[in-house]
Amino acid sequence: MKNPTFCIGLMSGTSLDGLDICYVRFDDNQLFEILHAETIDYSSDWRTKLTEAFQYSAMDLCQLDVEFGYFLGEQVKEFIHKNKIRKVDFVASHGQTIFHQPQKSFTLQIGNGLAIASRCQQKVVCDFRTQDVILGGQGAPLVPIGDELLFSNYDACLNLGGFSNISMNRNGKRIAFDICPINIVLNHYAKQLGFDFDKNGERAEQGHINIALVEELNLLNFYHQPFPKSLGFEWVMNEFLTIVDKYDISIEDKLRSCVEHFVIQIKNTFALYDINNVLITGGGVRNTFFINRLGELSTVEIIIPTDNLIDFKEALIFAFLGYRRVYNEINCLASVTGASKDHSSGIIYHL
Ligand SMILES: Nc1ncnc2c1ncn2[C@@H]1O[C@H](COP(=O)(O)OP(=O)(O)OP(=O)(O)O)[C@@H](O)[C@H]1O
Ligand SMILES: CC(=O)N[C@H]1[C@@H]2OC[C@@H](O2)[C@@H](O)[C@@H]1O[C@H](C)C(=O)O
Repeated sequence: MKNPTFCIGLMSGTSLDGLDICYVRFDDNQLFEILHAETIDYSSDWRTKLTEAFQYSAMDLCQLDVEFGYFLGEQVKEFIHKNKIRKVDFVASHGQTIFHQPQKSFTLQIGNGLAIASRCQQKVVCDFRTQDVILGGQGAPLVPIGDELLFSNYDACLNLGGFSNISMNRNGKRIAFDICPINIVLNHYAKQLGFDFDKNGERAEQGHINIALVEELNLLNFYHQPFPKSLGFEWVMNEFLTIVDKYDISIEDKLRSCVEHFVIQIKNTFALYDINNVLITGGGVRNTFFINRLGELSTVEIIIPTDNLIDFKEALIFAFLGYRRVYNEINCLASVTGASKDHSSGIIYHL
């Protein structure tokens, strides 16, 4: 067994609501404890920059990569100070995904590793996805190795973040894939009503289901493809929202129809894989209308963990990916991403 390892995991998800930071101790490959955790809300300035970065010039994007790295490093430094943390073996940072086109062998998470290291004076592990897409994989999802090793007592783990993704062990092998978008779409329409997100699903609840829209969404090609498969922002913009916006219905009806469509996709996935119980995490767990609707349409036992795990499971698992990278152990599973082999991914920076 390795000595206890103390690390800080950073996750900045697609919903862009904030930066999740967690300080965690790993005693070995199964045992962990989250010691401190916090979400740092993005200022509207950061949110705008990160949202618009995909249309920046190459030069502006290079600058933002470093600027965001400095920001992340500062947040780590403050977090260490505030929590009086004495021992940090390394920081593992996911960064912010700006482009993700595995079919063209590239993916980009900004938040420069050296810039982080320079501000917090710690060893940094980042860029976990590039090696996987170069090895022919989808570069996502990467969390399933954590599900396999840290949460093996559930039939499946479902994350309700910007996108929903599921992972499960099938015949001794971990498989995982994105099911459908969730909050990236719900937030988009909530914004048209003047909110950052549809709190507890209240606005969706006021809407009516447009059956034609739900059926058209259910026909999207992605849902009929086999795994491995993953979704990106570009797909949502070019394919998903284009369909929804063809319908001349209220925003509430769009929200309600999207919720129905997402719940149907998740329910179908549970049925297809004979899942009896599922651990659900991610901000979407707080959308009570969504969770209740899922409970109505599916018979699967839904397990909702403690607040720390709902909100910080991904940051915890990126810390775990860093942990395995530092010890040169496999942290990307070919059975999940479709890469040509299992591998240990992530670039390590020291200053
Ligand atoms: N009370 C609530 N009611 C409805 N939705 C909520 C509530 N609280 C959080 N959310 C949703 O959860 C989102 C944040 O979820 P999370 O932090 O899991 O996303 P993420 O990490 O950006 O996603 P990803 O896993 O795709 O990277 C918010 O943007 C919002 O849409
Ligand atoms: C390219 C990218 O950033 N993908 C994210 C995104 O957000 C959710 C889903 O799409 C998942 O595939 C992935 O993140 C999680 C944390 C993962 O890699 O497991």
